[in-house]
Amino acid sequence: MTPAPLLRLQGLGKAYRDTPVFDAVSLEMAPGEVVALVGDSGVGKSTLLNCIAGLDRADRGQVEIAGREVQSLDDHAAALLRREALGFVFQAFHVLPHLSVADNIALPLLLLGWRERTAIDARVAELLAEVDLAGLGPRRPRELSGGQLQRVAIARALVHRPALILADEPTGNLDPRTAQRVLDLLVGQARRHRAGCLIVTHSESAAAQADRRLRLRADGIEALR
Ligand SMILES: Nc1ncnc2c1ncn2[C@@H]1O[C@H](COP(=O)(O)OP(=O)(O)OP(=O)(O)O)[C@@H](O)[C@H]1O
Repeated sequence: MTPAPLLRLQGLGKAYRDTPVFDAVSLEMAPGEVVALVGDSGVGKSTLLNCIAGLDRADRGQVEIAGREVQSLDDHAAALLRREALGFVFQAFHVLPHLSVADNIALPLLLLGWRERTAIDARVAELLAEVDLAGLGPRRPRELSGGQLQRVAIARALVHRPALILADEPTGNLDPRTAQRVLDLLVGQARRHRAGCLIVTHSESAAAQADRRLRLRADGIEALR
């Protein structure tokens, strides 16, 4: 038996009031696959990621994560599945300013019910080292550079070993050199942990690192290359 796709979208459609955004979006991602999603500004890339992440709701179609159809689960079960299976990296980092870097990275573990401080600290230290921020755990986010903040966001997206990372223009706010470094790290870490990674990007070099490139259009998704 072939394993279930990590992510399967079937006939997904979304409109805001009378404004159609996208329709007939179908996609399958295999475990460990890195996929770049490109498309014109305003076509709905962020909205699509938000619909997968449960931050927004599609009007039509199905979202299946790790073989489980999200809409058929009650809200609690869907939230739990997403907490376990997904990590999210946003363009604007979305770190919480009043928490230390280490506590920001620990958040997904706490949400999953981890309570043992030593285990949490050990996992956070491991991730800090992997994203090259060892020793910066006690700092506040305002004491970090943009590139460092995005690495905190990547560590937070990976700390609970999710099967799928959703990254929405993760290098959009960074200078080209830092962007490349952050991207290498994101793709490298995703591959190392065998996590699937769906990256929305306008960057050609980002798209070139992916296993597949897809373009979102108003009437569906097209394969590129
Ligand atoms: N909460 C909302 N209410 C109404 N319309 C919205 C909302 N969020 C997004 N839109 C509209 O939906 C469309 C898709 O937006 P989205 O941000 O998903 O596009 P995008 O492809 O990610 O764009 P970009 O590449 O510029 O970031 C746009 O026309 C946008 O104005």
